[in-house]
Amino acid sequence: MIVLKLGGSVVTEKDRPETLDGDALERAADAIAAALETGEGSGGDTASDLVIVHGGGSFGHHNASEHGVSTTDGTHDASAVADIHGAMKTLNQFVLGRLHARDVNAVPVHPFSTASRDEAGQLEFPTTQLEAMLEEGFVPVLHGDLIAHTGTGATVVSGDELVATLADELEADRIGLCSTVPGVLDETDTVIDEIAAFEDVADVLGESDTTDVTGGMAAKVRALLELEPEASIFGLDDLERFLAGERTGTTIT
Ligand SMILES: Nc1ncnc2c1ncn2[C@@H]1O[C@H](COP(=O)(O)OP(=O)(O)OP(=O)(O)O)[C@@H](O)[C@H]1O
Ligand SMILES: C=C(C)CCOP(=O)(O)O
Repeated sequence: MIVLKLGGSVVTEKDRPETLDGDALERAADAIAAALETGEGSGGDTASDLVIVHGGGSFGHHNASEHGVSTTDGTHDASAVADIHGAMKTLNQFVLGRLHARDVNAVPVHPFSTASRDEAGQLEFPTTQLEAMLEEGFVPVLHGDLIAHTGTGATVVSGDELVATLADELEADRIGLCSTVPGVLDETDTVIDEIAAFEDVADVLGESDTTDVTGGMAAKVRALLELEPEASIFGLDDLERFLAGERTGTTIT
């Protein structure tokens, strides 16, 4: 079981509102289709071993930022929900389209309809539907989204947070975050091979260079350090290698 996040910064032009990076998305879809065909990285198993989550990039963050919505600041305005959630569904359609063109058995899963946060902000994500989809040979494709948040209206859930929760719930063997950088970079822009504690890298971790309401690289590392299995952060050039079971980019242990 692999949980893979396609970063919004990879599949979109993150600094240009609602603009896809078509070439990057095609490359990512090629790598995924190739891995599923050969069963590489999953011990020869089939497509039922992969859950994909994609981020927002230029499709969710700009809308959320315009409406003043983040992971903690919510909205009770249904039109704001429709705008932000709608942008994410549009991107989801693009991702699904590229996967279907390569015969990947991908199906949409919209977190707004299934997940929620309690008053303390804790994410609740029932996974029986995902387990059934995997069992039936589908590749669920989720995305960062808005979700109902008790006492706060609706707040943003990042793809990274979904990956962490799903990896835990579904007992993933491998977790990969494919981003626009080849890994977590140190002060000389060299990829850090392994991270075991947040304090070791806190000084070099920043937010995203572009509009991002969910915390950029620092939030990613924090979320992945909580997990039992190792997780990798790597760039698009390494996606095929990651799916083939190789160690790539930065490993969070
Ligand atoms: N030490 C670091 N190493 C690498 N990237 C860093 C570092 N500090 C900050 N960043 C920023 O983090 C960004 C990656 O996080 P970001 O949240 O934008 O990626 P993503 O998950 O691919 O996109 P999205 O959140 O839209 O899904 C990089 O593009 C870079 O600007
Ligand atoms: C901004 C929204 C709605 C989702 C963001 O998801 P992320 O790009 O994974 O942080």
